[in-house]
Amino acid sequence: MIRFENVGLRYGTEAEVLRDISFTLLPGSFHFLTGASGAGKSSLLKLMYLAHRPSRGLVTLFGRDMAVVTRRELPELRRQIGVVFQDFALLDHLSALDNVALPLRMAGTPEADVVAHCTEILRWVGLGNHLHAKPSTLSGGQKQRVAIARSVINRPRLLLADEPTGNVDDGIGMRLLYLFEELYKLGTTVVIATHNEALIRRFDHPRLHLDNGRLMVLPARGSRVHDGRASEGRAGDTRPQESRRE
Ligand SMILES: Nc1ncnc2c1ncn2[C@@H]1O[C@H](COP(=O)(O)OP(=O)(O)OP(=O)(O)O)[C@@H](O)[C@H]1O
Repeated sequence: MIRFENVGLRYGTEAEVLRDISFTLLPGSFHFLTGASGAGKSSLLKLMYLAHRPSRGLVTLFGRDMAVVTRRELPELRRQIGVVFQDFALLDHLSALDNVALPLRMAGTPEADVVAHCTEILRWVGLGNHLHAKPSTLSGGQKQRVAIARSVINRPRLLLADEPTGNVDDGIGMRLLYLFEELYKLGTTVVIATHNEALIRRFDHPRLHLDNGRLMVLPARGSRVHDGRASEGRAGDTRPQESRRE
């Protein structure tokens, strides 16, 4: 699904914020992405979304080498990815429902289905009373939930979410994680950047952990029980590693 080989990323002439990143995410896997503030989580997600090109190394997505993908091919690739970035990127002139409906309408879904699905998902994220509200009238946490609803509405092949529970209370945070979990069970590959240790403990998926620009892959706690050899990765461990859905 995604393969990084010795990837580095720098902004301008600054030192690399990501260094020698190598890993493979298999289709249908679920990973949390963790690391201190400024560790590079958003940058890594943007590389996966093809919003940034790496300064060096190889990124392969859906079996395609990103170095040779043209600008014209990007929209089609991105249509297969659901994203929740920290700025939400909602369209201000559209209602919550119409924002969520965008991916379905672009895919030509019949209008009656669009309205039914979008209403259902907005109710699930607790916004049943705000279907027709414009983003400017919503709180930060409500906008975030609209963005999340939009990211999952068309069951993307890959879901990337940056701090999706950052602005919501614990109860809503748990509901949102269940939404991602449902998608994962349907076969979507999921990567969630979060600082929320309670959610990480509750859902027990492997972690991609960033430390000082380098990545290590930590197995789910469950797999550590089954596999006594599965050890904490070391900071700076750059060997390609794979995580597989049980
Ligand atoms: N567009 C940019 N231009 C220059 N530097 C950037 C840019 N985006 C991020 N950085 C720098 O890259 C480093 C990693 O930032 P990034 O946002 O990826 O971290 P993060 O782990 O997502 O942090 P947080 O948890 O606070 O959101 C930081 O030092 C940041 O200042």
